[in-house]
Amino acid sequence: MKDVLEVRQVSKVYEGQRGVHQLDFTMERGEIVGFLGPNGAGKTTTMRMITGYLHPSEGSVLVDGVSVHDQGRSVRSKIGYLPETPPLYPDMTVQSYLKFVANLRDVPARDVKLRISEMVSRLGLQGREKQMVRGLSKGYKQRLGLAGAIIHKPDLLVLDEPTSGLDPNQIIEIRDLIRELGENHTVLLSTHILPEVSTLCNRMLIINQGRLVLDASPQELGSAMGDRFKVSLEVKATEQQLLQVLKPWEKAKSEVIPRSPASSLSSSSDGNLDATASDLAGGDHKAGSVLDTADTPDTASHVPSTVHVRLTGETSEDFREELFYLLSGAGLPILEMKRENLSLEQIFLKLTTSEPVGIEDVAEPTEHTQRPDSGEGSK
Ligand SMILES: Nc1ncnc2c1ncn2[C@@H]1O[C@H](COP(=O)(O)OP(=O)(O)OP(=O)(O)O)[C@@H](O)[C@H]1O
Repeated sequence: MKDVLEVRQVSKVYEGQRGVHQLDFTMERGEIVGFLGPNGAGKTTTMRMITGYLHPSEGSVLVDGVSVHDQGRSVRSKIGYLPETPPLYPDMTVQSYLKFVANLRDVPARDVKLRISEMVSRLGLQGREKQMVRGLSKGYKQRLGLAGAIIHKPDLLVLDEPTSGLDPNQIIEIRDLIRELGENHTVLLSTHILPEVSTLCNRMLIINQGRLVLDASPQELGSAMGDRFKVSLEVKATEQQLLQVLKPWEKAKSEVIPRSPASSLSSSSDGNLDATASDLAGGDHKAGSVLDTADTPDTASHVPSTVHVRLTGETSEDFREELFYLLSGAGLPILEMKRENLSLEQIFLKLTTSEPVGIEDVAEPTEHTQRPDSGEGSK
């Protein structure tokens, strides 16, 4: 599929200060890409270069194969941009503002009326057409800003922190709108709200100190970070029963999670069981020291107890379904299964809390971008 956006080795240096450094990525039609980074990372600088408001110091930006900076106006008609603070005129009405933007964006005169009514209904602005912009709530101003950004039917929509400063209800409404817009547009959106990326985007870019440090889909995050797939689970079984099933399974290594000291004190009174289970478990399994007998006060009666284990996969591949069938086939009910991989928050912190990079590094080759396929180099 043809790329809607190509950002090719783009750098921006502001008077001796780094804006961004050798960014290189593409976006395919229909993608909603989240653009993340701490304050000052370079998100706005990048978005302003993509939308043609700022010239790169090096590199090029192409939209539908055409250079944003060489072909200026004609390419800008393919782009919709909602800056962090939408450029609204307080003394205009909703309708006059949309008419103004439609003219500015070269919407053919015969289409303007229809296009405005489309925008009003699509963005939920019905009944407010005659209202002054200054009287709109922040959420409605954002809707109007979005209407202005898409009134000329752009291929690419660039949204700079579209939910910033909104209350939780407005955030939900604007996210729903963005999701809908994503059905017909390619969307790049910057945000500081990490769960927003998980719920809205099918890909995320993380930028730190002007450099791209991650380019991955939510599903690829684990492998991009070299994170093996991990789950913890509670199974209704004895340690011995469980490890007999898990030991021959090659997908993951298992480790029995020791019970808390308080509960292990009570179960350690029957210490023989522990030794037996660990012996049976065999060398490959780092079995914990204590058999969980929380559900079996009378251990001598051999009523199945519960065991907590942590499984670490050989790769980042999700093995939960296979594990479910493995244990259910062995008649061992899973009482709880919890994924233990790095959260997006943890990944974000890991990638963005490195040592500062000095201005002298600006001229050096780009740092490696974490990619799930190669583990290095941006897309
Ligand atoms: N006009 C400018 N002149 C000089 N330096 C600038 C200018 N605009 C941005 N910068 C610098 O470029 C770097 C990137 O800034 P940018 O605003 O792109 O970051 P950001 O990721 O959008 O930050 P935030 O999340 O705070 O909006 C920062 O160090 C910033 O100080």
